[in-house]
Amino acid sequence: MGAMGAEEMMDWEKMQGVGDGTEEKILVLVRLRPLSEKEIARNEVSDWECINSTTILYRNSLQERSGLPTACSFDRVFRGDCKTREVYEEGIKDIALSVVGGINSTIFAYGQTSSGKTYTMNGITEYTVADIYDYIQKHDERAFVLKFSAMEIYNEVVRDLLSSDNNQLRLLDDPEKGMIIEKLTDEILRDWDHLKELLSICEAQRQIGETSLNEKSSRSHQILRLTIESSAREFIGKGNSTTLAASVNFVDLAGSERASQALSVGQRLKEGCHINRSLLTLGTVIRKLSKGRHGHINYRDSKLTRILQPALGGNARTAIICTLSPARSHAEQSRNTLLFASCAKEVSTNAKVNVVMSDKALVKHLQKEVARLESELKAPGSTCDHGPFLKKKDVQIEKLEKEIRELKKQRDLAHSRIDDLLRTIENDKSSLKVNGIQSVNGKFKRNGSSELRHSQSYSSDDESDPSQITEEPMLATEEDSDEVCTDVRCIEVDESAKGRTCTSSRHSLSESEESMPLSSEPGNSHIVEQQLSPALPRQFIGTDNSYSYGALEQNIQGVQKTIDSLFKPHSDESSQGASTSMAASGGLQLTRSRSCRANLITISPDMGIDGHNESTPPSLLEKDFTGRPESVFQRKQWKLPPVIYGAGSARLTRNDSQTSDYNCFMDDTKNHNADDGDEDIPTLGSFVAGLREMAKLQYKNQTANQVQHTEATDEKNVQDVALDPMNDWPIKFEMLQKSIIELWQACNVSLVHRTYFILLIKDDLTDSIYMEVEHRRLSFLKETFSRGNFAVQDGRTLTLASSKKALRREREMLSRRMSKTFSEDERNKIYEEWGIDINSKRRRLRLVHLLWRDTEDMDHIRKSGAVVAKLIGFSTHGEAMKEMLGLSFMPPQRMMSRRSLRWKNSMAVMRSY
Ligand SMILES: Nc1ncnc2c1ncn2[C@@H]1O[C@H](COP(=O)(O)OP(=O)(O)OP(=O)(O)O)[C@@H](O)[C@H]1O
Repeated sequence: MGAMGAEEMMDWEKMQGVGDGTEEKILVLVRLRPLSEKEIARNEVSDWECINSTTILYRNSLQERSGLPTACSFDRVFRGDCKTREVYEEGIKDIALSVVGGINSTIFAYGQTSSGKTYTMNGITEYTVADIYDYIQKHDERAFVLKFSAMEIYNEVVRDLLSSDNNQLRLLDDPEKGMIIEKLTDEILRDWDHLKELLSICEAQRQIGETSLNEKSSRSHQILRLTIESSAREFIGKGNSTTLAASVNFVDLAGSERASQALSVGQRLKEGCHINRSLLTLGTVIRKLSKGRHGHINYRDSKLTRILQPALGGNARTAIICTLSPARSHAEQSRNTLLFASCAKEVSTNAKVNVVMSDKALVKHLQKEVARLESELKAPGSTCDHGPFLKKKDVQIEKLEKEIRELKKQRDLAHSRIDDLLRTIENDKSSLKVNGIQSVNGKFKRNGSSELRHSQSYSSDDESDPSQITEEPMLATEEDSDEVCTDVRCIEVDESAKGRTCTSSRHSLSESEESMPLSSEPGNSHIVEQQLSPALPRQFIGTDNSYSYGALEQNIQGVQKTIDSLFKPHSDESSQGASTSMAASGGLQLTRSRSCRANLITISPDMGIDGHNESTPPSLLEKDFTGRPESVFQRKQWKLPPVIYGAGSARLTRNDSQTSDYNCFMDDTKNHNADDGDEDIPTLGSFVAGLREMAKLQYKNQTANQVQHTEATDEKNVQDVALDPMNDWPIKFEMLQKSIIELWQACNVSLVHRTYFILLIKDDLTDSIYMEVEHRRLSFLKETFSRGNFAVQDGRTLTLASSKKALRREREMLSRRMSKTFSEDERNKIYEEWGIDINSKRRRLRLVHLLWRDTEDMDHIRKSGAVVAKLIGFSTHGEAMKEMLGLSFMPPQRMMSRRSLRWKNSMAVMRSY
């Protein structure tokens, strides 16, 4: 079907001016019936009055007082004494007869049982059919074909009223015709008498039952459908005729009353439920449509609405006759009917003239259409369909834009790192000299032994200045007892502390600890840290020791070039080229280069060597990194190696082969743990296990990288030999050592862990692997914290705040061990050595807060380590310890070791306590 051609437009349509696709409201009529004999017998009174042709009034004084509306207006209202003919002529006829002009139409009767629906629809159907035949008679220039079908929906089952079998009809969705009713009889009408005959069959077939209100109540929804097809006789047989085809539906709905009101029981009650389901859906559809066609309209919720969908807001002209009983006893149902009518009159439909073309006419029409399209294609600026091409381009553009965003982020990060590095170099040239390191042509060289500073300095940004502890109000007068350590949560007023009342020293300590910035103050170690940051290219942190600023700058320029090239119009190929060239240049960590990622990943014990280039700790900037193979990244949760400890840290069991190894170095740790309940003391076993695991992975990765590297170029190999790590290791070790100490402090790493590390890992070349992985791990952790992110470690979430809290708890735990670990003389000696008045309050707490504070003073670090080692009952027994613990990691090419005297001497200091 399609739009009707001008030549086919019929007189009727020209006169009515409808069917042009414009919206038209549903016509809503209200018809009152007279009081029935039964109602009169019951002395029922009529409360309804049609005060004019469009307004119906409810005249019950009681109802008026209830505030309910009493007057309603519709397209037309009919009094009880009006004839059906009048209803038909003054409203329905126009719509019903649209069918002869190729426009679908539907006439509904809606109302409660016994209100006169069937009475009205019988008359309407008869008058319409009569007029149609009359029309046909008057228009013999056209050939008409009339078809009739009838169905009922009973208990949500569709039945064919013209078929003797009782089969249920299926509703099917046809891609061309829309919804069709399968196997519905479509009888071609011979004449008017034939139709009358069929109507009587329908009446006989329809489900009729008796209710308390209607002896012959229609229990089903009945739809009679008359389809009219017409063609101009002059074109018939010439192959180019067009046909108008449309249907008119006469719908006699079942009663809209509630089942209870019809005093229904048993079968009637079941019918009522189904009837109401269809009517409920009809009401919902009408209500939704009355508010505009927004959102989903639930036509499919009932057979009735599905079949009548075109009549409800679709391609049809629609009229609804709402029938009312005037009796006071039916007032509520009558009001419900009027409510439905009020909604219905807001619903619009969109009727069109339906034209069916013959095959020949269709071919002719299509040929015309092809010619039109061809001329459009040939014409300059043609509007041919570039859809697929444009879509592909859109995808490409989106991909490139995403890449540009990513590269911009990386560029900015690289710029900021360069700026930091330059600033640091500028600010700290003098410091470098003090520490025996100077920068020569962009490379850092060690210049003799560094001088160790003994002075304890506390930056205002550092952890709490322990000196402040003496100024805190004190509660206890004795040396910090366990109680005192517990009571630090609330310290009473000290008279000397003016203006201070009860406060929490825990809070004070916490505050001061938390004031420590993550970004290090400019200093020597900062240079090291910047150089060794995992965010820098591999050559800055890798084993080749090439700390070249120029190389970094080159990389930045490479990235910039790539970005610039991306901003130019380019094809997919150029984009790929840009990515490739960037990777080839060595890449920054946050680029698509995998080499840097490989370095980082090896520090994770959770990932096999195979995964070394698949994932990187998900930093803020990288989490949307498109170049990362998503499967592995999504599959594996990034975890830090288990080298920062807490309550959840793993302990080796007696079954573990390592147990006996490390227990021999723990003097009284177990006892301490049992006595004090210090479950937070990290075990040496888990420390060793984590370190070994990381080292293994790191070594495998380094080996893999070296193999690749060796195969790359011979020339490069020569250069690598010149930069033999054995030659550069002492310099690198010192830088790493200082940086690690800084990072421990910045990341609030456990003091026990620091102590284990500093006692076990020395400047032996065989330890370089541990130094490197520890440095990378800490750099990543610091970066993670500085971005406000968290890391996952041993299944626990680690944040800056949680690490501070853990460190504070550890210090408190260590303070509680003072009395048990050291004799009074030993304690006094330590207090003196650490500059703490032996009579001062909370001296134990003050001591532990001094430990590991001064990151620049190696003597302080060693002494701190010694105190902590004693407190946790850890003592070393000679150089063979590492071998016994299985920590000796000796890559074949590094068998020859070089040792630093300073680092080795630390052992002697530690044994002094
Ligand atoms: N306008 C009217 N004038 C005279 N009698 C009427 C009128 N409307 C209905 N009646 C009579 O009222 C009775 C009930 O009418 P009808 O069967 O049409 O109601 P209904 O709404 O179809 O009921 P149901 O839903 O139970 O089928 C019938 O006897 C019918 O002849």
